[in-house]
Amino acid sequence: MSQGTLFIVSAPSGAGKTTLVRELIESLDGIQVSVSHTTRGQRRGEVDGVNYHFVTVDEFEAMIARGEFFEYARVFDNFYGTSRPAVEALLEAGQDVILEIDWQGARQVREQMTDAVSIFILPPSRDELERRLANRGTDEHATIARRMRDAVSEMSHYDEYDYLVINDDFTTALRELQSLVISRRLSLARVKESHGPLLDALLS
Ligand SMILES: Nc1nc2c(ncn2[C@@H]2O[C@H](COP(=O)(O)OP(=O)(O)O)[C@@H](O)[C@H]2O)c(=O)[nH]1
Ligand SMILES: Nc1ncnc2c1ncn2[C@@H]1O[C@H](COP(=O)(O)OP(=O)(O)O)[C@@H](O)[C@H]1O
Repeated sequence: MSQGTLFIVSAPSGAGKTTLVRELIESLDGIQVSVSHTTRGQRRGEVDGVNYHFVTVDEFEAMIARGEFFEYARVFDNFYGTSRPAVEALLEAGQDVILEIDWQGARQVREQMTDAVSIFILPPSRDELERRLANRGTDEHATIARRMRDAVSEMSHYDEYDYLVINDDFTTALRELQSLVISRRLSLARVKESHGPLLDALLS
């Protein structure tokens, strides 16, 4: 079986990354999102083990010490990290895997996996980003102000990514993400891996 592809998706908080990725994995077979570990508090409606694995700082540091993270970073005063064994198992099972991580994590992943595909999602404007953060209704006013400041620094890294998707109209952005996943699956290397016998038979 061929290895899955690793997709890195980054965006400033509120750009719509989580909503887009959720729809993307519902709309295509063979693709999953990696569930990160975080020391951030659980938001209303979030489920432990589904949205994140919520852990204490002590537990997170123990995982760092045991070398269990593929990448990790401090974002908005909290730690976030991707479990190495979980991601490797999915890729080896032939699943495409999405990492929803920040630019610091993206750098660490690119260093270890040069064929990862990285995508940056941008909002159509700063005003719209702030509206989306406020409308989501999950964060305090002060948290939103902090996230708006940090959004600009996150967005300043867009040119380290392979692809840019502007999430203005949701359906258009979703279609663009689907196209990126599908075009990767149709690349010469992937089709040779997944359809070797068919290619041999055609030429025999
Ligand atoms: N490096 C890294 N960043 C992560 C990980 N999980 C989430 N993040 C990033 O942490 C930031 C904050 O995420 P979150 O608290 O869920 O807020 P939200 O983006 O506003 O929904 C986002 O930029 C995420 O991309 C991870 O496992 N590793
Ligand atoms: N294209 C869009 N147009 C309008 N609202 C959107 C769009 N995409 C996402 N949203 C909304 O914006 C808010 C933030 O989206 P979310 O997925 O939580 O962002 P992120 O994970 O990037 O922080 C949510 O309320 C979501 O429903």
